[in-house]
Amino acid sequence: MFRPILLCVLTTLPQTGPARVSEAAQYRQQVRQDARQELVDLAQFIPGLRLDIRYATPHNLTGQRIYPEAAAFLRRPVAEDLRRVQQTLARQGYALKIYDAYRPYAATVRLYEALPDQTYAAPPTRGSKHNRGCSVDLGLIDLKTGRDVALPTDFDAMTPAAHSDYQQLPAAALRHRAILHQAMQQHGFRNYPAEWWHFDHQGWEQYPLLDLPFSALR
Ligand SMILES: C[C@@H](N)C(=O)N[C@H](C)C(=O)O
Ligand SMILES: [Zn+2]
Repeated sequence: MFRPILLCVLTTLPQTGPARVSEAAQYRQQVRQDARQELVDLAQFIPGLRLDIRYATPHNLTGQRIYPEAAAFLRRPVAEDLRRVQQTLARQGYALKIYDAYRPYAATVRLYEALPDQTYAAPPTRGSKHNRGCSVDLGLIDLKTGRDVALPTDFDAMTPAAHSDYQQLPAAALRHRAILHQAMQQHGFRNYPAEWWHFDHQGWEQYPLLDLPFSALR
């Protein structure tokens, strides 16, 4: 008998943490006003892209499945630049493999609970550039073999070898890291120095944090 009142109270409680878009209708309104805000489905937008979305599996730092489905979205200008990266890499015999892209804010909260270290996981007080649809985690595939190439570490290996200036690595890992970083930098992305696989797109400040599931973006 008290449930409707309780529901009313819960839905009118103010959000804690940073301001973020958590209503699909608000996101759609923002896209109508500014087409750059659209989160684009990378699997459809970038030919030859491989997805290995680790937070949709237990193979990530939490050991748990965080996402209910494997999907990769980025804001439209970010996706356009990533498509250019894919074209640049194809001329060198490589393709991109995506580990993570847009990440709902709720997932950032879970990751920080599992790894409360600001070097490796954005704190919920600030939110992640992944929550803005402006960061992407990725590696490389060899187009001839269709297999992963040697890179410094696995995704989300939070060790010194993950740092982008780490040098005690096999020559092939150093070479592939340099190829990836050069192509990303050429098209407007900046690497995060503690994680060789993480890149932020220039202009990320122009996009709000979001807390919408992938299913709300289609
Ligand atoms: C948790 C890790 N994959 C990651 O994305 N780290 C950066 C710093 C982030 O949380 O934005
Ligand atoms: Zn990342």
